[in-house]
Parts: sequence; structure tokens; C-alpha cells
Amino acid sequence: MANHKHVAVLPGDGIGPEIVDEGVKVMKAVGDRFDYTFHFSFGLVGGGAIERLKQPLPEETLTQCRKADAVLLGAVGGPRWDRNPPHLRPEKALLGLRKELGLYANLRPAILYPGLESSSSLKPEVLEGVDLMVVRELTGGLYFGDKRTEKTADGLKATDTLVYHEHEVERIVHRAFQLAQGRRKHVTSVDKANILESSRLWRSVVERVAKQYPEVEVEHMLVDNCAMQMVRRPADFDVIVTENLFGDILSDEAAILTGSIGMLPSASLGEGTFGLYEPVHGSAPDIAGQGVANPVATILSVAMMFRHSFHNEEAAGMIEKAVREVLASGARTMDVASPGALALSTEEMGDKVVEAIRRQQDDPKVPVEAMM
Ligand SMILES: NC(=O)c1ccc[n+]([C@@H]2O[C@H](COP(=O)([O-])OP(=O)(O)OC[C@H]3O[C@@H](n4cnc5c(N)ncnc54)[C@H](O)[C@@H]3O)[C@@H](O)[C@H]2O)c1
Ligand SMILES: CC(C)[C@H](C(=O)O)[C@@H](O)C(=O)O
Ligand SMILES: [Mg+2]
Repeated sequence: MANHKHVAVLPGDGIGPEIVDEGVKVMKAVGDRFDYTFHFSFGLVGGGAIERLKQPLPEETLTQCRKADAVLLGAVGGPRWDRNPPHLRPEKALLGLRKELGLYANLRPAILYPGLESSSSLKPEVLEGVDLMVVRELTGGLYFGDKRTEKTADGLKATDTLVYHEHEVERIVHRAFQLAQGRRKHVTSVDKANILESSRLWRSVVERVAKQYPEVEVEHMLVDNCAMQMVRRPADFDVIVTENLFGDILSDEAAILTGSIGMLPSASLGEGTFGLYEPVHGSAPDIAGQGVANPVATILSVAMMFRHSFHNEEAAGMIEKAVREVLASGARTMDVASPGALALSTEEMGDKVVEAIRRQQDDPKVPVEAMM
């Protein structure tokens, strides 16, 4: 029986449309194998929406997302809008989507694919076995606390507020422990409890919740130390759970472990099966329009969509295996290619992944029942 899925597609700005095209292509290829029929609804978000509708997150786009089973987003932002007032910044759309759709749990896996060791500036022996998951709280913290700029006698004064409610910490920490149960059963909770009140609350909640998961080992680490340990002994990390801004920064740092930020996918989830899937990176204005961006982060985000929103682990595995095979064959986009080597375009890389998916489908060694 056909599986009907409505996917809201928000390409956004910069390289967004280029990488999303490849994500949709892969979704269709896997969908064919598993008898999905997709309804794609394309929407405006970010800078493009500001230009056309004078707002970064039009109500129509939000409604479209609410009606969908999942959202695939490219990226937003660019220098053209950098001087806009806060309510007309493309990035504001991301915060609106996350908050309005209740997507508080941001899963950002960082896996080093075989063959990409040489794309990292770290030594191969440090990188061996890197497979970690940053679980970032996504709808609280500094991003959403009161903020204002005011005039004082000494000049301007700007304030941002870092607020966490106990229940907000509790639900993300549970999510991290549950993920760790299916992985290597280790959680590193990252905070700044030596200085921040919100981190002290965070740490006490982690200690309480941890008692419900006795088989999972837990450690607390200060964020500054974590930033160092992540590049010093990255393979020791399994699940990292942390607040919004720390998670944003540490997940970009993880790009050094995987060879490129173009390799990092993400899933933003709430309570149900609905999710928003997007690469960790931004709109990369420096390479936009050239057709050279790495589409793998977006393609791996599509794999996460099959896993978390469609509960189809086989389809997710098929995409990840295809990416693994393509990289093992030496195919590289510019960001991970050796200096002087011929690099593939965004589209060519997407085509390679689709070909690898089709090969898996034709391969008699893969039992059909294992793919159902
Ligand atoms: N989720 C999002 O939409 C998102 C995330 C981060 C930044 N942004 C926005 O994007 C804009 C640019 O931000 P930035 O330059 O700090 O970060 P960025 O992630 O866009 O780019 C950082 C560097 O990584 C490279 N890069 C990024 N993605 C790549 C890919 N797929 N393949 C190859 N190289 C890639 C870029 O060329 C650049 O050199 C800003 O407006 C920022 O606010 C949006
Ligand atoms: C663009 C920005 C608002 C966003 C964030 O900080 O969450 C981005 O950096 C990300 O990681 O998705
Ligand atoms: Mg970021």
C-alpha cells in the first residue's frame, strides 16, 4: 500500500535551493523503492520571503508546515539582509519555525565517514571511531529570553537573557538519555555551572533524570573544557546534551571531526513524529550560485526524516549506506576534495548518491524483506 507523505520544502537563501534539490531527488529515489507517494509543498522562508512578502516567516509557510508530515529546509540568510532590523532578519524565521512548531529537541549527529580523515585538520589517530550526537535544546535559552537595546547616560546598553524552566531542561535531558540507550550508553551534559544560574538548574535536573536510566553513564563537563576535549579526544563522546547556544557552537566545531560542515545533518523534533530537517550549516553566501556546495548534510537530513518522522529505519540506512559507498569510491565535492583534485558539483554528488541507492535496490544480496 502506498505511503502518502506531505513534505513542506523550504529551500531558503544562498546555497539552500541548490542543496535542497539534491535532498528532494534522494527522497524520491528512496520513496520509489518503499512505495511512498510524496506531496511536496514549496514555501518561502528567510531572505526570499522578506523580498516578496516583507516578512521572514509568512503565515502561509507556517500553515504549510503545520499541515505537513515533515519539513525539509535548506538555509536562510545572507549579507543582503545583515543590516536589517531584528524583525526583518532571515534568521528570525528559524526561531519562529522552531518555537511555533514546538521543536525543542535538535539532534545533530557527527560521524566521520571512512575516507574523509584527510579532510580534517586533526590527526587520523585522534579521529578514529568518531560517532557522536549533539542533543541541543532548541526553544529556550538566550535565543528566546528578553532582549533589548536602550540608551543610557554612558551610551547604548544591550541585554540578552538566558532563561530555562525546569520542565524545558527535563524533556531534552530525557531525550538525550533515551538516545544514549540505543547507542553507547554515555551522556555528557555540557554546561557552565561554575558561573551560570541556569546551568546549576540544568545540572541538578540531569542528576535527577539520570537516576531513571541507571544503565547510562553520565558525566558533567564545563563548556569551555568540552570545546577542547571535542578536538582532543572526540571518539570518547557518545551523546552530548546541552543548552541552545552551547549546542549551536559545539555542533559547528564537530565539522572539524567530519571533514566539513557540509557533512552535518540535523533533525528538530517535538513530542510527535513531525520534524524539521536541515543541514547544520548556513546559506554559505561565499559559494552560493556556483553549484559547488556539498549536498551530503542535506541528504543525511533526509535520512533522518525517514528515521524519525516516517519510522523507516531501512530507508534511512539505505541513504546512509549510499553516502558511505559514494565517499568510499573517492567522490568528493570541493569542501572535502584534496587540493588540486577534481571535485564534483552539487548536482553530480546528488546523482552519485541516487545511483548508489538504485544499485542497492538492484543488489540481490540485500534481502528484500530487510528493506520493507
Ligand atoms: N540553518 C540556517 O539556515 C543557518 C545556519 C547557520 C548560518 N546561517 C546564516 O547563513 C549565513 C552565512 O553564515 P556563515 O558564513 O557564518 O556560515 P555558513 O555555514 O553558511 O558557512 C561557513 C563556511 O562553511 C562553508 N560551507 C557551508 N556549507 C557548506 C556546504 N554545504 N558545502 C561546502 N561548504 C559549505 C561556507 O562556504 C563558509 O566558508 C548567515 O546569514 C547566517 O546567519 C543560517
Ligand atoms: C542562523 C542561526 C539562527 C542558527 C542558530 O543559531 O540556531 C544556525 O546557526 C543553526 O545552527 O541552525
Ligand atoms: Mg549554527
